[in-house]
Amino acid sequence: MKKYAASIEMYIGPMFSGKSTSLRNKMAELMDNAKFAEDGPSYYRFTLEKVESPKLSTWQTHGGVEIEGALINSFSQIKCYTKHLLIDEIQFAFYHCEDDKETETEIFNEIIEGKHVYLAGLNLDWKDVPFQTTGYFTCIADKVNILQSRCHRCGKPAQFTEKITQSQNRFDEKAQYLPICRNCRVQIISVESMQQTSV
Ligand SMILES: Nc1ncnc2c1ncn2[C@@H]1O[C@H](COP(=O)(O)OP(=O)(O)O)[C@@H](O)[C@H]1O
Ligand SMILES: Cc1cn([C@H]2C[C@H](O)[C@@H](COP(=O)(O)O)O2)c(=O)[nH]c1=O
Repeated sequence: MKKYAASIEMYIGPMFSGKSTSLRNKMAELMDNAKFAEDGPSYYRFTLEKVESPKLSTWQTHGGVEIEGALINSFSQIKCYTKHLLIDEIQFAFYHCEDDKETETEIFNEIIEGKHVYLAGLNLDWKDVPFQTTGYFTCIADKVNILQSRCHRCGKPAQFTEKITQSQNRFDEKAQYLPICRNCRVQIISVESMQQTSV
């Protein structure tokens, strides 16, 4: 029989929109309200880097706030004994097991059974192609928080992410990125296409 979470809340948006900060704030709130250890939160973060087992780490949000948790490659690496499970970088969830998404989804369903789950994921890649994984979890969530950042060119609300470094890879944790709004994106694309036609 299929298993279900008690609830799923999702935070989606471009880079710098506050997804990790929202999870960090949720974690602090849950810790404050926890009477027993099992009431508290467990925090995991998907990474492209290969990790054989959950790797305890501390990292920073783009605003410089520290978060502690474990880096993972697969849902099978999650050992969650608490009622609340928080997972960041959900867009990378199937990266290491592309060939067997079905099994990975079954493992996810096992892990989340009866838990309150909070997921954060990137909406689009730097070419504006949606991350299917983020889309899937958004569809099964009870609540979806759509976040925006500030465009690095004009300061208006931004829902896209621009890649600053030259690599062409879709998946790249090392490249540099900045948030960008629709207007500025359109301007850049039309300048690029004018340059291409004049060559
Ligand atoms: N252009 C920007 N727009 C919005 N926030 C920015 C920008 N540049 C830096 N920040 C900082 O990034 C923080 C959000 O970081 P973070 O939670 O890590 O975002 P995400 O997980 O969505 O990439 C903001 O609170 C702010 O301090
Ligand atoms: C746009 C884009 C981003 N990435 C990577 C870069 C970061 O490691 C994460 C996003 O982190 P954040 O918490 O949203 O700041 O994704 C990528 O691999 N490909 C892309 O196109």
